[in-house]
Amino acid sequence: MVKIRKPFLIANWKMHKTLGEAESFCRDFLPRVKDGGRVDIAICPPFTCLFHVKSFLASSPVKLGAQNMFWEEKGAYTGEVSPVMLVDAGCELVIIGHSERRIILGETDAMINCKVKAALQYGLLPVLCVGETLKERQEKKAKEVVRKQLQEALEGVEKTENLVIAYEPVWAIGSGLNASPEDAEEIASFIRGLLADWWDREISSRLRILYGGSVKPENISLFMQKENIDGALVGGASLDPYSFAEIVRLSVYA
Ligand SMILES: O=C[C@H](O)COP(=O)(O)O
Repeated sequence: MVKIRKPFLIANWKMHKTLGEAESFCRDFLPRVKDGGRVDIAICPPFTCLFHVKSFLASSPVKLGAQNMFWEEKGAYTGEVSPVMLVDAGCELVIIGHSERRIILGETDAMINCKVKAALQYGLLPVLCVGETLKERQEKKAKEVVRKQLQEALEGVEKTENLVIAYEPVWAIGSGLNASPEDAEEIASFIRGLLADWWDREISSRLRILYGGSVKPENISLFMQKENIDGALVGGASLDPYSFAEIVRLSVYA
């Protein structure tokens, strides 16, 4: 199958890696992904490693991303990091609305909406995460949940191609239990349909929709073979440079 959309593989390191560990990853990983022509790759380290990792990416096709941000430019927001600071550190993208932030840190759809708007305003590519819990899936509410999350996150957002959606069923994250490629494709196709209805079919057909949840070298090809899945947001398996490089390689040839 020939897809018009370029695969996008994003490493989300979550709260892992010191400066030394990040450096060691870059030294092992970057020589393995020199050809950036056929795939987009990004690494999202913790805030403390952003600037250091950027110094290794200078001559590589790999983009730098952050895992979160606040929506204001500056001010009395102790502990927060602004979009301007992320751009200053060399970021091109930012993960927004990850389920760990929604569930553990109480992030709401309204906050996520502010973050999506701020990312777009400051020239960062938002990687908007949506996905249902196990209970919601068992109650057959997955589509309803994803629709609500998307609708509220995109409230008042002008139609744009500068957006990536990551479908991450909560029960598949870090559990070793990935969604079946068929289930992931069903939701990815549903998301594309919603965006076609809300914005337009042309833009929707160009937006990249990623799958996330226990992606590893053993299963990436199965997801990439699906029509509406354009890449992956990878947690655990992105911590190892060889494993993430293999995921990148296999995503191109699926
Ligand atoms: O952001 C990444 C996702 O939460 C997936 O994490 P995981 O690959 O460890 O399941």
